[in-house]
Amino acid sequence: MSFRIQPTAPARPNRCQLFGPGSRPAIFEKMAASAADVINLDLEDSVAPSDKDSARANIIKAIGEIDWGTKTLSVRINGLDTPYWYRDVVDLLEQASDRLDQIMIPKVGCAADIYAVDALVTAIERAKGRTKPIKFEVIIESAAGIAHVEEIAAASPRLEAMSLGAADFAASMGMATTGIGGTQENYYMLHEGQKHWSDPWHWAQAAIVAACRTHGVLPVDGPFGDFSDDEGFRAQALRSATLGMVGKWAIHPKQITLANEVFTPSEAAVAEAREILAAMEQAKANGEGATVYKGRLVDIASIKQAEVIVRQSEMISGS
Ligand SMILES: CC(C)(COP(=O)(O)OP(=O)(O)OC[C@H]1O[C@@H](n2cnc3c(N)ncnc32)[C@H](O)[C@@H]1OP(=O)(O)O)[C@@H](O)C(=O)NCCC(=O)NCCSC(=O)C[C@H](O)C(=O)O
Ligand SMILES: [Mg+2]
Repeated sequence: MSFRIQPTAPARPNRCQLFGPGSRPAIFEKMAASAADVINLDLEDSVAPSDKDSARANIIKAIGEIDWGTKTLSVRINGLDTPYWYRDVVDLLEQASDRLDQIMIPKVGCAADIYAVDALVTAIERAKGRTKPIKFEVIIESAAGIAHVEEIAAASPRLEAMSLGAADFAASMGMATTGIGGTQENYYMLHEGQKHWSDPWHWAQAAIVAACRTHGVLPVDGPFGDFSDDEGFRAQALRSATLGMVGKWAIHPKQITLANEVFTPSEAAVAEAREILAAMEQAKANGEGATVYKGRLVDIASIKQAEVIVRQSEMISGS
């Protein structure tokens, strides 16, 4: 470990973030009753320009009136390149109840984007005497965002989570696809005449995980567009979990169970992790730093790997 200790990310469940347009208040109660850990009420791309004002009013009303239980409640504001974002922040901070936990900032391209929102939020919190500080989450979904991902992860103590937004990311990068996440038909290697599909999202996900883990932020996988493809969603989510991400968005309620399943450590995984910890306790008692578990090496690093799984499981079951 470096002299600089890696900070821990917020200890709250973030297995599934359920999105719903702010212009569709009829689904807000259903979102609140869902099994998602995080609710994202949207003011950005799922809301038409003509509906921005009414969507904002719908969301402010719903934050105060609906019972959101213990969920993390987040509102996605409009991007800083639009005329809407400042009004989103001002109205939310001046009018929404303290039940609002988080603001999601889309399309961030540099740390200064977060600085700008932080300055505005801080001023309104002080002016209005809001005692519960609003947290931030951001979406990396542009070439600039991924190029500056580490400075973005370090930009504000308000920042709790960072997602990959595959749709805007693909567009900004000029990727030749209209798919939102998952396998892309033309992204393959050829070996002895056989196609082997690779993962075009992998490098961006890995960069996000590294930036987040360096700065104590939760790394999250964004949307999977084809909500009729459960197996495709599951495969994408399993890859994300394997890379270190803690959860995934749901853009339709049927994706919630899938995300919760993948990002909740299985009983078998937790049992194995506990066995590794017990094997290493025994090794320590024998004065050894390494031992053999089920025919494979485990050592002091294995303790940290096993602890990740046990901690995640305990945090979810205690929530
Ligand atoms: C995708 C949808 C438009 C589909 O809505 P709908 O046609 O109503 O679906 P169903 O008929 O299959 O609905 C079945 C029941 O579920 C309820 N429902 C639907 N959606 C939601 C929801 N989001 N939360 C809770 N409940 C929901 C319906 O009312 C039906 O209920 P019932 O009649 O009682 O059985 C819609 O799901 C939707 O709007 N999804 C969210 C879209 C969104 O927010 N998109 C933005 C995030 S993705 C993005 O922005 C890209 C990203 O930034 C990037 O760049 O990658
Ligand atoms: Mg987007």
